[in-house]
Amino acid sequence: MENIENTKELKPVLQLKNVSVSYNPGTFAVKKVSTDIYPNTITAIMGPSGCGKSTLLRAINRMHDLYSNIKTTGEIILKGKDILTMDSMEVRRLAGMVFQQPNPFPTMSIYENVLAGYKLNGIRLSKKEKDEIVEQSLKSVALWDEVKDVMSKRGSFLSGGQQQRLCIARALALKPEVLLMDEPTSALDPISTNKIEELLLGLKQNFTIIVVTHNMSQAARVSDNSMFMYLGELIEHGNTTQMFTKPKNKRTEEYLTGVFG
Ligand SMILES: Nc1ncnc2c1ncn2[C@@H]1O[C@H](COP(=O)(O)OP(=O)(O)OP(=O)(O)O)[C@@H](O)[C@H]1O
Repeated sequence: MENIENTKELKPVLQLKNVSVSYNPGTFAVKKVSTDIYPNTITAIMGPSGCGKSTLLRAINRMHDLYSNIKTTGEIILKGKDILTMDSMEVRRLAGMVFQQPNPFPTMSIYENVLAGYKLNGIRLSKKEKDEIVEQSLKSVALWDEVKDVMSKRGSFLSGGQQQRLCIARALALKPEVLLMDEPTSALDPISTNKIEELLLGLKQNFTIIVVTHNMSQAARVSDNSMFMYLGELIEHGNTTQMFTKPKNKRTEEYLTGVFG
């Protein structure tokens, strides 16, 4: 893993140590994944359907806790603390999640959607603090100018691409250490996709981003590092340009050249 892009400091923001996830006893969707993620980088997780990408991403913010049959083992160290032993609300604040389908809360206004994480965490804010967080979060996803005059409208009033930017703003409002994105553009048209990709490149100045994608050209366009998974295992993790031009593992090469997918 010596070629992982590490843009600012040497200390990883997130460390996965022997992380395994099983949905049923004796079978593992993610098998002993160990790796480091560095701050202010974008990491793409790639691999064929069913290889465990989403399962791994969901383990990082403890979404599997919601189901008693799912077992996660190993260590997931975020900013020095094991998230598997942290308060789950705290984990979800530190590791924000954006899904494939934009999912603003349908009964909330645009303004309330941005602040939803604070409400769920029971964090009280003054009107001034709320206004500042909403403005800053919406500006960081380039949505402020489009919605500032319709803030009390419901999130569902927006286009699909705008809704996805609202969902990113909602995650960023909590100032997470890591932003986890599960195929965030696969439900969007090319223009909205392009907007989100541009956004990610700007957001990495302040955040660390991990994005699951089936779209190899998207991985090549936006990511610093790429992880290639196969049958639950992390096969290769390295600098994206290097992986795309000189993959170290034969399976990675076969996937990238379309032998399977
Ligand atoms: N809720 C679940 N219950 C049981 N098995 C599951 C569940 N979710 C996923 N799996 C299984 O775990 C494995 C990994 O699935 P996962 O969705 O993480 O893969 P993926 O690489 O993200 O796939 P895709 O690219 O198709 O989204 C697959 O064998 C899948 O069938």
